[in-house]
Parts: sequence; structure tokens; C-alpha cells
Amino acid sequence: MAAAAAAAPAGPNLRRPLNPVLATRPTTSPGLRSATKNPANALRCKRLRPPEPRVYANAATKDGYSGGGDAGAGGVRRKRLAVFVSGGGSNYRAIHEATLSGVVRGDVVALVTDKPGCGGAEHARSNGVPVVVFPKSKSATEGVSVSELLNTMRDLGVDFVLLAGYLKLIPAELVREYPRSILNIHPSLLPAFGGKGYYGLKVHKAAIASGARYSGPTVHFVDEHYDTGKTLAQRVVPVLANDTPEELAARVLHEEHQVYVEAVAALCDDRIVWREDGVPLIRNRSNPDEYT
Ligand SMILES: Nc1nc2c(c(=O)[nH]1)N[C@@H](CN(C=O)c1ccc(C(=O)N[C@@H](CCC(=O)O)C(=O)O)cc1)CN2
Ligand SMILES: NCC(=O)N[C@@H]1O[C@H](COP(=O)([O-])[O-])[C@@H](O)[C@H]1O
Repeated sequence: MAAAAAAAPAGPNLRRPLNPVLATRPTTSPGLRSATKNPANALRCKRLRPPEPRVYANAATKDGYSGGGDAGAGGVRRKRLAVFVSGGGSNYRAIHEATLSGVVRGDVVALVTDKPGCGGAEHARSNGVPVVVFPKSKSATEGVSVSELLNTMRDLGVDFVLLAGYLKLIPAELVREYPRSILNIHPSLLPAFGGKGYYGLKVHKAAIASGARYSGPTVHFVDEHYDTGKTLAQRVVPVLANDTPEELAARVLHEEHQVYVEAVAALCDDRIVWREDGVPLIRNRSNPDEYT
């Protein structure tokens, strides 16, 4: 980790000067320096990681940048994403579509699932995305171990891990391998209605039963425990008096697709900054003085 002088910069309209701590991957690109008003104010966290990943022709140009030699915004290298799903995969599909449209400057290079027959896995196969089964299930023969999963992700040069309806606990080995680089989307306003046992409709049933008037999705960084990582983004929706869990789920899911794509776009653009109290913020794409 390369530390830099951390004088609080002027500018961002916050109750106290923001002392951005830019957590990013090793890069030779000069562009990251342009991502902060004053590089002296950004502490770059460089992961100790294996050599730079091999770049595949379909994912980027030979130097790993998006577009024909165009390095993209501020010279940021195009990122390589592994998405973990267990079900239908609508969040995964929203992210995948955003990589194709250019909203997300990255490529999905692996789909990881504990349910090889799920909708997300089917979509990946039909779009040429390699599917990895993890963890091994007791019954089926297919599946990889934690170490095999890590080796596969290293070989693919995965930069970021995105959980999207994945229903198993991510092992501590993977969390340690990808510090500040794993996101999850949860269908409630964490810390409410999160943790072991809170997934799918169970979350919405609990929200309704509690009398909560609002709910909504949370995008958060992943640590060793369920839903306790740092919150990065949230959206709010009303809980209506006569809502069924299914109706609330649909309202929240609509917002999930938007807030997750925005968060992943920021991650790939290296626009996540860490406030000095450890809270991650998203720097606005068009106004670098604005954080949410
Ligand atoms: N290390 C982490 N792993 C995972 C996290 C996380 O924050 N840290 N998030 C979950 C996703 N999730 C909520 O957003 C979540 C998923 C599943 C469960 C749960 O209770 N699962 C059951 C098993 C369910 C099944 O196999 O069908 C259980 O563990 O008993 C809670 C929260 C993904 N991983
Ligand atoms: N606690 C984890 C959890 O409940 N995740 C939720 O599972 C659904 C997956 O939908 P998708 O497969 O259509 O993206 C989403 O609503 C996601 O928030």
C-alpha cells in the first residue's frame, strides 16, 4: 500500500473535508491520478496480487484498455468481473448488459454459481461466459474447491467479485484475496433485515411484518460475515399498507437493477473513495467534487 500525504482537500460539499482514500488495483495508468483533484490527497491501496492478468481478445485491446486503444475515462484499465448467482440472475443480466452498452467499463469473465441449472448460469452459457460451480454440492459431481476457485479467478485476472443473489457464504480466503473488491446487493436497507436467514422473500416478509414504511436495496462491500460489510449505496421505496412480499420484492428489484449498475460502474471507473472513517463513497462521474 502506497501512502501519500493526506492533507484534507478543499472542495467536496460535505460536513467536513473529505480525505479521499482511493482504493484501486495496481496500474501504470496516469489516469488514476486525474481521478482525484490532488493525488497528494489520495491514498492508493495496492493489492499484493499475481502478475497482471492475461488479456483476452474479446475483453479488451492487447493493453487491456477498453475500445480500440482508447483507454476510456481518464486512462482507466477495463476491469474483469466475476459474478456470483444462485437464481434467476436478473441483477447479473443487468450488469452484463451494462458492460455491453459501455455504462460499466468492464467485462464479465466468469459466472460462479452453486446452482448450475439456475437462470443466471443458463444466461451465461448462452452468452459465452464461463460457468464455474462453487461450492461443490454433496450430490452432484461437478464443482470446485476454494483453492481451485481462487486459481481460476487468478488465471482469469478477475479484478472484482459481484454477488448477485448468491446464497452461500463467501469464504474468508476469497474475502482476503479481494480486499475492498467484493460487492453484494441485498434487498433491504441494511442493517435492517440482514444476516443469516435473510434472503429472497424472507427479507420482504420481515420488512412488511415489522411495519416499516420504507425499504429498498443496499449495495455493500463484502466481509467474512453475511451483510455486515460497509454500505456503498442504497435506494428507498415505499412499503404500501397492502403490499404482499412479492409486490414489495418487485418494487425493490427494479431499484436494485439501477443502483447495482451505478455502483459497479463506479467500481470499474476507480470512482470509489474511502472516507477517513472507513465509509466508502461514490464520486460522481461528471462532477468529481460530488460524492454520494
Ligand atoms: N462472506 C459473505 N458472503 C455472502 C454475503 C456477505 O455479505 N458476506 N452476502 C450473501 C448474500 N446474502 C444477503 O445479501 C445472503 C445470502 C444467503 C443467506 C443465508 O442465510 N443463506 C442460507 C443458505 C440458503 C441456501 O443455501 O439456500 C444459510 O447460510 O443458511 C444470508 C444472506 C452471499 N454471501
Ligand atoms: N440476501 C441475498 C438476497 O436476498 N439477494 C436477493 O436475491 C434476489 C436475486 O434476484 P436475481 O437473481 O434476479 O438477481 C435479489 O432481490 C437480491 O437482492
